[in-house]
Amino acid sequence: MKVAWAGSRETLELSDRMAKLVANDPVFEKFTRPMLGRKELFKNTLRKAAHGWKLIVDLRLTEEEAKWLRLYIDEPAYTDLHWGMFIPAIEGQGTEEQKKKWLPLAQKMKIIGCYAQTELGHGSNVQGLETTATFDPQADEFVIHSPTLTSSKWWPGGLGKASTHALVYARLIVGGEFHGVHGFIVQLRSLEDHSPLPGITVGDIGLKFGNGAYNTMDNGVLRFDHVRIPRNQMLMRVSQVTKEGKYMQSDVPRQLIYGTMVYVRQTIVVDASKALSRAVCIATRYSAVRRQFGSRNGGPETQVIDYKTQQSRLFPLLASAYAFRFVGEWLKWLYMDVKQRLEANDFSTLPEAHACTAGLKSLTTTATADGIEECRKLCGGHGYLVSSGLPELFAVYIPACTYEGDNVVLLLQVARFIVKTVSELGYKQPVGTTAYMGRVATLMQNNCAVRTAEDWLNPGAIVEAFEARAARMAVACGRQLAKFENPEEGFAELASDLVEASVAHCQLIVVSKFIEKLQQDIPGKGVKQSLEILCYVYALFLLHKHQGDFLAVGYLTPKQALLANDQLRTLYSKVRPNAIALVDSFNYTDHYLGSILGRYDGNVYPKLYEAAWEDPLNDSDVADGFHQYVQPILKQKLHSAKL
Ligand SMILES: CCCCCCCC/C=C\C/C=C/C(=O)SCCNC(=O)CCNC(=O)[C@H](O)C(C)(C)COP(=O)(O)OP(=O)(O)OC[C@H]1O[C@@H](n2cnc3c(N)ncnc32)[C@H](O)[C@@H]1OP(=O)(O)O
Ligand SMILES: Cc1cc2nc3c(=O)[nH]c(=O)nc-3n(C[C@H](O)[C@H](O)[C@H](O)COP(=O)(O)OP(=O)(O)OC[C@H]3O[C@@H](n4cnc5c(N)ncnc54)[C@H](O)[C@@H]3O)c2cc1C
Repeated sequence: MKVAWAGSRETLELSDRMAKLVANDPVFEKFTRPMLGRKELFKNTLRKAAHGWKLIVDLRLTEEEAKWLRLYIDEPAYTDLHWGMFIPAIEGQGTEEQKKKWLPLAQKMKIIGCYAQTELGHGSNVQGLETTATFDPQADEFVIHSPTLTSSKWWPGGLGKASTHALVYARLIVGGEFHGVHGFIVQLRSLEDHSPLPGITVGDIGLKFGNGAYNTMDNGVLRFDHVRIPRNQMLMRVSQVTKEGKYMQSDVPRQLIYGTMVYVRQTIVVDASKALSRAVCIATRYSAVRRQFGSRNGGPETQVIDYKTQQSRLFPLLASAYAFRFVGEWLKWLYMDVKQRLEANDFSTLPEAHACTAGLKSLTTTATADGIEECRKLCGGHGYLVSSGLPELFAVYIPACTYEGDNVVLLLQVARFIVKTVSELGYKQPVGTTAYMGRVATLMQNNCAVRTAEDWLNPGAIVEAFEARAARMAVACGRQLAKFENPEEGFAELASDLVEASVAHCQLIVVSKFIEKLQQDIPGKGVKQSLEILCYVYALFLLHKHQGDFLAVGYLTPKQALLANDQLRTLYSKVRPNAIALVDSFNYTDHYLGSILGRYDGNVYPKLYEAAWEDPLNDSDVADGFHQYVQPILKQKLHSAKL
C-alpha cells in the first residue's frame, strides 16, 4: 500500500530518504515553532531555508529530491513561491530569450522571486488590477506605477522581506491604449545590501491566523512610484510590445497569462491529499489508543475507533485522502498533457484543464480544511493541544481555500464550462471529463437499478448515479438560465445552483478517477481489495451526504438511498481491521507528522505528560506575575460582607 500511495517504488524510496534526512537534522526541529515571536519565527525559517539549500547544493540533490526535501521541512517559506510560482511563470510565459536570461539566475538562487498579482483592492478579479505598466518608447522602458492605495500589491508570499524580484501583474498601456493585464519582472531590492530600490515601498502585511502556522511566511505589501524597467522585462510569450511601441498578440490565447495559476492549482490537489492524510493519520492512530466507556468486569474500556459514529466520521476522511491522492495523480497527467500540447501550439484542451484544476482545487481544499477540523474533534480535548499537531495544520492549511482562487469563484468558472458544454450539446460531442453529457438523454431517462445493499458494490451503478445527478443538475441550470433574456444576469441570479452543479460534476470526476485507478494493475497482496473498499466508502459517503441532490433530480428512490447507507455501515466494519495499516502506508515520519497523538509507537500519554513540563509556564513553580497581580488579591482585606 505504501507503493500504491507513493505512486511507485522509486518515489517511495526517494521520498523516504528525504523524510529521514530532514527528520534527523536538528536544524529542522519544529516543536517549539508555535511559541516563537514573529521575528524569531521568521529568522528561524530563513535559517531552515538556507540549510535546506545548502543540503541541496552539497548533496547535489535532483530537482525531485529537492521538492521532497522542501515538503518535509514543512514550513511555509519564500522558497515555495520562488520555486512554485516565480520560476514556473517565467517558464510558461517567457520567450526563449527571457527564459535563457532569467531561469539560470533563479535556479541558482542568485535572485529570489515572488508572484505579485493580488492587490489590496483586487484579488479574484484579475482584470480589475490597477497597477499600471506604461510603455515609454523614448527610453524603451515600462514605467510601473501604483496609482491608488487599493492598487498596492498585497498578499504575495516571500514579497515582504525575502524577494529581490517580483513577477508583477499590471495593466499594460501602450500609446495611451489599455491592453489588459500582463506579467513583468521587476527588481525590488539591491542585490548588494537587500535595501529596496528607489521608487519601491515594500514590507510585510502583518500577523496571520494561528500561532506559528503561516506566520513563517512574509506575505508582503508593495507600492511603485514610477519605477522604470527595460522593455524586455515584460513576459512576452503571449503578446509583445515592440521597440516602436506596437502591441502585438501572438496565436497563443490570452488566458495563458493565467497559466501559472493552472499549474499551481494542480499541485494543490496533491497537496490536499498530503494535508488530509496527515490529519487522518493522527486521528486514526489516536482513536486506536484512546479508550472511553464499555469496560466489562474491570477490563479495558472500548477503543474509540470501534464506535460506529467515530468510524462514520473518520473513515470517509481516510477514503477521501486516498481519493484526492489518485485524482491528483490524474490531474498531474492532464496538466503535463496540456503543457506538451501548448508547446506545440495546440490550445484545444486548455478550457478543460482550467475547469478541472479550478474545480478540483476547490473541492479538495474545502474538504481537506473541513476534514482537518473534524480530525481535531475526533481527538477530543487533546486534539485542541498544539502538541497534537492539528491546530497548526489547520491554521496553515485553511488559506488554501482562498489562495490560488477563492473556492466559490473557482466553482463559478467550472459552472461556465458546464453551461457552455450543455448549450453546445446539439452540435458538439463533449469529450474528456464532460463526455458523459453526450449520453444526457439516457442519463435523464434511466433511473437507478439498485435493489439490495450489495447492488451498490458495483462501480457501474455508482458512476451512473453520479453521472445522472451531475447531468440532471447541469441541464436544470441550463433550462433555468434559458429563461433569462440576459445570460450574465441569469448566471448571477442562479449562482448558488450553478455552484452546486459544479460540485456534483467535480465529485463525479473524483469518483470516476478512483474507479479508473482500480482498473489498473495494483501489485501487493490485498492492496487492491483494500482500495476497492475505500473507493466504495468514498462514493457512498458522498452519495449519503448529498442524497438530497440524488433524490431531488429523481434518480434515486428514498429506499435506494437507505440501501446505500446500509452498505456504508458494512464497509466501515471492513475498513476497521486495516485502519492503522492504511494510515501507516502514508509512510510519515514522526517529525513530519509533528504530533504526540499520532506517534507511530502509540506512546501518547507519557509523552503528553512529558511535553506539558516543557511549557515555559512550568519553568518555575510560582508563575512570574504572581507576586505582582495575584498575591495582592489573595491578601486583600475586604470590608463588604457581601463580597
Ligand atoms: C510545487 C510547488 C507549488 C508551490 C505552491 C505554493 C503555494 C503557496 C501558497 C500560496 C500562494 C498563493 C498564490 C496566489 O494566490 S496567486 C494569486 C491567485 N489569484 C487567483 O487565483 C485569482 C482568481 N481569479 C482568476 O483566476 C480570474 O480572474 C477568473 C478566472 C476568476 C476570471 O478571469 P477573467 O479574465 O475575468 O475571465 P472570464 O471569467 O471573463 O473568463 C474569460 C475566459 O478565460 C477562461 N479562463 C479563465 N481563467 C483561465 C485559466 N486560468 N486558464 C485558462 N482559461 C481561463 C474562462 O474560462 C473564460 O473562457 P470562455 O468562457 O471560454 O471565454
Ligand atoms: C495565505 C495567502 C497567500 C497568498 N499568496 C499570494 C501570492 O503569493 N500572490 C498573490 O498574488 N496573491 C496571493 N494571495 C492572494 C489570494 O490569491 C487572494 O486572496 C485570492 O485570490 C482571493 O481573492 P480576494 O482576497 O480578492 O477575495 P475576494 O474576491 O474579495 O473574496 C471575498 C468574498 O467574495 C466572494 N466573491 C468574490 N467574487 C465573487 C463572484 N464573482 N461571485 C460570487 N462571490 C464572489 C468570495 O467567494 C468571498 O466569499 C494569497 C492569499 C492568502 C490568504
